[in-house]
Amino acid sequence: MPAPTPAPIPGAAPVRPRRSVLYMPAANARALEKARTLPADALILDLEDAVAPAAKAEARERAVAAAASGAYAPREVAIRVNALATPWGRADLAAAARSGADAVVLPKVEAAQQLREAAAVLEAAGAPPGMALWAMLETPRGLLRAADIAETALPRHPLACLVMGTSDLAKELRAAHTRDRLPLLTGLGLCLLAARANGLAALDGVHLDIGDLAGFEAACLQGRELGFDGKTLIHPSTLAIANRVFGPTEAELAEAGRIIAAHAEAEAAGKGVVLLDGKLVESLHVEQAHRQLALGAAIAALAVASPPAPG
Ligand SMILES: CC(C)(COP(=O)(O)OP(=O)(O)OC[C@H]1O[C@@H](n2cnc3c(N)ncnc32)[C@H](O)[C@@H]1OP(=O)(O)O)[C@@H](O)C(=O)NCCC(=O)NCCSC(=O)C[C@H](O)C(=O)O
Ligand SMILES: [Mg+2]
Repeated sequence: MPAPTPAPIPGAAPVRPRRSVLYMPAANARALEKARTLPADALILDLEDAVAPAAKAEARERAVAAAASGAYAPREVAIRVNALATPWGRADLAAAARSGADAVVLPKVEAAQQLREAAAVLEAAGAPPGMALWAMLETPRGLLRAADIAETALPRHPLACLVMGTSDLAKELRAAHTRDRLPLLTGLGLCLLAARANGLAALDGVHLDIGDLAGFEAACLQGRELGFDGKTLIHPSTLAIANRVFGPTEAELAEAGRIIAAHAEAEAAGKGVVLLDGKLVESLHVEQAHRQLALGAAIAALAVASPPAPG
């Protein structure tokens, strides 16, 4: 049976695909150009750690011009600013405010007050209401305060996403980068709990070894199984794997359709639950199935609206 068209889930926010979120140093003109046609769901133009101090001002100008160009639509565009406590943070935020970017990524967030300050700078600089904030959790203190940070109410510049900074976290923990990411699991779990408790998206950290695509795929699978919406990336060669792993498969979409249909049939017969292929289906599974279908539809819409890759 074909999967039914997803009905809007009452009260649910629209699903925004964020399977693949590609960082690029905003000082790198070639990367900014190339990103116009890369099949990432979202792009982060970085002003922070990928940009040397001497190149910060130029990178800021490039990031603003790139975001303002509209060349990346329909993909989501975010600018990662330097922290407010640095010499560049305030000017980065003021510039991002007028860039037309969808979101501003704040690195190394350790307290709700930092989000409120950033939102105030954005507002004072004339950012349009709705420009979102994404908070990076990448220090022990930030992760221990994840719940507080995630529930910060910011009416004009809402917090939309928590982003793991696993490189900084490993450094701060003095942990090793192991294939199973065991040393990072507590932090990843705290991030996810805080995000989900507050209806936020959650993005997994980057995989540094771009030559190890098998290890990258294993990390993506683990991230998806944990519950992350997608992965932050540093190289175009990883986009296809992230898109595949974090997107629903055809089989999963078909299964979602069957779950919805089986439960609807059971409800029509006055029952609240049903067995499908020997497995219990309740209303919570129907909700999950609707979300899968909505994600599948949003991914398909993004693909249709995206410019074709060259060659
Ligand atoms: C890692 C890189 C420096 C490698 O760059 P390069 O040597 O140029 O790679 P390639 O020659 O293999 O590139 C092939 C083509 O792809 C383009 N390219 C490469 N990377 C990107 C990118 N990120 N976005 C867009 N396009 C990209 C090259 O220009 C080549 O194009 P072409 O000329 O057509 O052949 C580089 O990949 C890179 O700089 N990556 C991003 C690094 C970054 O942004 N780091 C900061 C974010 S991660 C972080 O901070 C972690 C977090 O905070 C934490 O704590 O965990
Ligand atoms: Mg970092």
